[in-house]
Amino acid sequence: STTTIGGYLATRLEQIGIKNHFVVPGDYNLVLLDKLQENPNLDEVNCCNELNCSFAAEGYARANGVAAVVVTFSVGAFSAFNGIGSACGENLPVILIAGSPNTNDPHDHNLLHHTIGTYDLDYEFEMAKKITCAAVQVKHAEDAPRLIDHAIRECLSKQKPCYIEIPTNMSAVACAPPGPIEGVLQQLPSEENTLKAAVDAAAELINSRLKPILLAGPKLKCAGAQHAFLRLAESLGCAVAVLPSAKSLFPEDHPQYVGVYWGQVSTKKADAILEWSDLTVCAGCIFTDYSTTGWTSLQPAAHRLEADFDNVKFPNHYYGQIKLKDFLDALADKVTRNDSSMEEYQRIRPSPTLVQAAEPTALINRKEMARQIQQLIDSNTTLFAETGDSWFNGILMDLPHGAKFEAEMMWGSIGWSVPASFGYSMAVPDRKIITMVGDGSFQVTAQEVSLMVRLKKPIIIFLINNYGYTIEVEIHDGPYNNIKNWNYAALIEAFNAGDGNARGYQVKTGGELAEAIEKAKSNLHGPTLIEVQIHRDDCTSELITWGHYVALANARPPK
Ligand SMILES: C/C(NCc1cnc(C)nc1N)=C(/S)[C@H](O)COP(=O)(O)OP(=O)(O)O
Ligand SMILES: [Mg+2]
Repeated sequence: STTTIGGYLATRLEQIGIKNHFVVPGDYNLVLLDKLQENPNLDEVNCCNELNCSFAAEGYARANGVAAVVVTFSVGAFSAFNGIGSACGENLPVILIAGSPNTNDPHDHNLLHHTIGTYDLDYEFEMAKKITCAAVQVKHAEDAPRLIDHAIRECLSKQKPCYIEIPTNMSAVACAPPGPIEGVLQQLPSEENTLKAAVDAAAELINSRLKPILLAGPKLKCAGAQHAFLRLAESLGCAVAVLPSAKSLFPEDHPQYVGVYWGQVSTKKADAILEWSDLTVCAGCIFTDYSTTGWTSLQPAAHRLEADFDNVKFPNHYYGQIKLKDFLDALADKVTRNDSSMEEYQRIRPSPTLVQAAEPTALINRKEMARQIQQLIDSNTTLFAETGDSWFNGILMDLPHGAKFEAEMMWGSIGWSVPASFGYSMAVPDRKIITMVGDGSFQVTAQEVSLMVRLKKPIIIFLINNYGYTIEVEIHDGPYNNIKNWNYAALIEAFNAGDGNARGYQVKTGGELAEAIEKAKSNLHGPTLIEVQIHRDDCTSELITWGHYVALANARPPK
């Protein structure tokens, strides 16, 4: 039997666990969209534009492990490149599928619509190569199975986005049917001699130190190494801190959890205990200017063992071709228990700060808003924190067992959280989702709330209206940080257009906020946007401190 190239791709998407693919149609991808829809186990989800489409797929991949977005040539792909950049920086396997011009056009020397007006139609493919781990153009039917399988295999094994370009006249062309999916899923295992050498050397280093500590990084997730990390933590018995981009990858109710390590803006004195230790075992960590508060909190290499996605390094040692999960699992069986950093932490652990409820009639402020959001988080909640002071409000939240936290701390493209939380909700419909997003970010992707309306997603959106770009104000202020205010709550009615269940509230006091939250809890058939209006400078003290150091890092004179 044979299948079509579009049918082949649809089967592969289904086999790797995709149920929803995110699309914006265009004449270069319509036949392909038909082929995907013909697969009974795939359902397309329309987005308002390709920026939101790529962010929705990125969010879907955070919950589902892999996602696909289908766009049209150039005008679609160029917007989608933003979300693919995010997937690349955030280590998420998102498959970007682009419909492209008819294969005859280059030979016929035709100029085409949706292009930059050149005869060379490979520019998109060339650009995609820069932001994916594999990019293919399916120009001949006999090559289709090999190219599609290659792109998907690389995407899954490297946990990075890939690019598959399918000309409009190829989607319905016959090709060989897909072979067993195992041929696509197969991955290179850890090389066992290297793994053993790495574990022996690392165990010797850790056992030789007086007060080691563990630091969880974001790649624990794409490496599937969270459980192995927990095992290592429990066999070592030491204090465990997480990077801000790894919040919720280690349970915050765990007795060994000591907080988010973010330099001077760490939580629960995690920075003190980490500075006290004489070895930081970093697992899946990514150290950037933002995650080190302008490079002010990077441990010296002599005090760091870095176990990464597929390699381990520490002073005078490097081991490649070993998987993080295997390394942490084997190390858990070799380390000697040493809880000295936990003992010390018990001496310096700060007592929990109980925030008093504000007077219900008092003007709402950030502190009261955060206090009320904290009460909303339960074991089934995923909290999305948009780039902005929402990062800091989010990091400061305490997560009960099972609660999850999503932020885009590498890519940091404002507007991500609205489509991303929508896409995430498509993968895990039973999860409770709370999105904290600033006014500036919301203005970038607001229209995706209409898809939450269409698919009846009861996402609770806290729209923090501080009348501008407050992060930028704290880093470096100027007239450009002031934005035009919207009536955000009224916008929701526009998205309902008479047949939706979304609700929008503007709150000015703590009492009004509490009421709006109660209404949000009972709105199960659509999103609820709660616009919290606070003073322009009413931000976390952490943002002010962090902004100062990041601004210094940005201002370093050229060498
Ligand atoms: C403009 C920008 N960053 C620069 C930027 C510009 N463009 C894109 C796509 N992404 C970016 N991060 C940022 S963080 C704003 O302060 C966000 O404002 P808002 O959403 O209102 O949040 P806060 O007020 O809490 O900062
Ligand atoms: Mg703002």
